[in-house]
Amino acid sequence: MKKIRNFCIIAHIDHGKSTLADRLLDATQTVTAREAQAQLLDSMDLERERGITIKSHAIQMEYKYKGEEYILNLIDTPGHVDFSYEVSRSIAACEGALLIVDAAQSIQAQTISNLYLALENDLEIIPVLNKVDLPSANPEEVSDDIVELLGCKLEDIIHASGKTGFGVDKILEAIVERVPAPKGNPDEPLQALIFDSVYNPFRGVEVIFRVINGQIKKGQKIKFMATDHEYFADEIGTLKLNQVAKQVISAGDVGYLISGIKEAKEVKVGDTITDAVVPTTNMISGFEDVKPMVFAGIYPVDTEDYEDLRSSMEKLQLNDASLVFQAESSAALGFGFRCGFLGMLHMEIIQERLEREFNMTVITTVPNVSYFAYTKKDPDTPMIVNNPSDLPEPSKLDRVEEPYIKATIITKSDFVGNVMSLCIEKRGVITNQTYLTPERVELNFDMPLAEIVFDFYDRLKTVSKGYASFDYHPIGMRTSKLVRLDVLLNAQPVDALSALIHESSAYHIGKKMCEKLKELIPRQQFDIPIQAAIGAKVIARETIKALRKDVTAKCYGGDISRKRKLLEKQKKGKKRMRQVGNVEIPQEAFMAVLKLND
Ligand SMILES: Nc1nc2c(ncn2[C@@H]2O[C@H](COP(=O)(O)OP(=O)(O)OP(=O)(O)O)[C@@H](O)[C@H]2O)c(=O)[nH]1
Repeated sequence: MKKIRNFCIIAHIDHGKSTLADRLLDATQTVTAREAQAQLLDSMDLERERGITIKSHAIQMEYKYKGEEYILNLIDTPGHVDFSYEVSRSIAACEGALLIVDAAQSIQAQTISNLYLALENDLEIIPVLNKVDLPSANPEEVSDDIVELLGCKLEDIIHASGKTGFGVDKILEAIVERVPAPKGNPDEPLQALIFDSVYNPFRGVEVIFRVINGQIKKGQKIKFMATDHEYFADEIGTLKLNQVAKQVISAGDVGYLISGIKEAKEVKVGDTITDAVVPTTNMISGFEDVKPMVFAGIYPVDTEDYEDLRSSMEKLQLNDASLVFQAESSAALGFGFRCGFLGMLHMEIIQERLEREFNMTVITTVPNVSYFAYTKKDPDTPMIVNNPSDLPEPSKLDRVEEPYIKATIITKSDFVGNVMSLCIEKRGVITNQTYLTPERVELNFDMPLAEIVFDFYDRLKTVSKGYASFDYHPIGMRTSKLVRLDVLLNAQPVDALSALIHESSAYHIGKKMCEKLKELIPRQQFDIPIQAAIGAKVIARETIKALRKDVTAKCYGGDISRKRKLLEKQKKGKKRMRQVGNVEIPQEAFMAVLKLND
């Protein structure tokens, strides 16, 4: 066990984690030249295309140092806030962390939030100043920032470049020298932490774990403590580039387990594996169920595709346990599903996978968060509202609570004013302001989560000219004065366009919403009034004027084939439209409320 080192890499998004991980694999010859492929750890196509790490992965390297063989288990972590729970579990499986900081960008919001997570878990931190090859790198200043943040010595910081491979040897040496060997006792009852799972359509779910105490043996009867399910360890092994089957994995080491588990949701990241016969009494602490943060309706464009959509979603859920959905029906859109996502990025990924992998064309409705509604009749029991149209009538409603977050924003001092105005406009309350250096400021706000779902990232980027980074953590539910804003098209309410809005901005948003819909809904053969209403009260109105000309009118001389072509083209253009009453609504219109500032 003395020869094992478990470490992870933590960084702000795009500071070069995956690239540096690839260099470590090269340097330890874990990957042969033939297998070498850029960003090896990002194995999903979508990950590679988007250049982000969606799922965490683990890989074992062998490294010879001062004549001794060491096993280095690298646990890669995702960088986006939507997947922060996975970061925290990966961190819990390690003794040390490489803290990567981009030499041009310096410390950013997720550098700090991930660092705090690592420190809470008592990890040894090895600071790495990455991308020193960049012409815009500013190593002296950024090193000072790191010293300030960590309280470390200047010489503790390793200068490196994932691009050129500079500094990689020093990093490997530091891992052996500075990261403590795992503790734990191989003779105690089995206690292993699940920190990841991977879905394989042929072999079922592969569970990735770290043994804290005891041993896991091939064929052993094991139990997952949180779900209370028992399995046999059909195959266990370590993770190199490919899986290497083993007979035993002992305290301190990282491995995979295959036991015929069919669905990703049976395996919970953070759960403890123990022996079914001689179980440990200690569950590894800190297990929590990941809850979806953002909800939206997903509907087939063609109502006939409903069953296909259901089976596609079920298949997606097999390998993505964080996706939740239930059937719902909308007066406007017919049958579809209300889906819960970890965040906006997760929602986009699911939508894209439905289209690419399952060839589905879907309409997604405005995303919203999950509210608690209390009725006058029963003001003590919260009713969970995941769809704005389920909110009780204003006359029956006692109060509504919405989820709040603590937001951390790091920006340059020049933009503090802009960032503050934006956050205040988004109902944020500033709780702290710290100058990290004379130029860089950390701001903390308590804000409603719903305000981040709506166009926050883009606005933040604009007001800070790109010099702001952002991270958040949920801090619970708070009472808010929220009203349901309904939209009527041609006097018919369209439930899929309803949104819960803070009372103070309802008029303003109602007006903008009508204007935006007027822009987005194509003119049709008749006038279409658009109205925004709160309860029975109409607060804004616009009209889409009727189309006067027949589309085929410009076809001179009655050339029938040309006319047919034009009608055909028109039909194709309709693909992403939904007929609601007698009005055709394009997909963009369902997202109108997100784009009010464009
Ligand atoms: N010049 C230079 N560019 C680098 C270096 N390391 C990474 N990059 C580039 O920086 C970008 C981000 O690198 P990644 O390795 O994908 O960053 P990451 O932190 O893994 O990103 P996430 O997985 O999304 O969190 C890519 O375009 C890399 O090519 C470096 O040392 N020097």
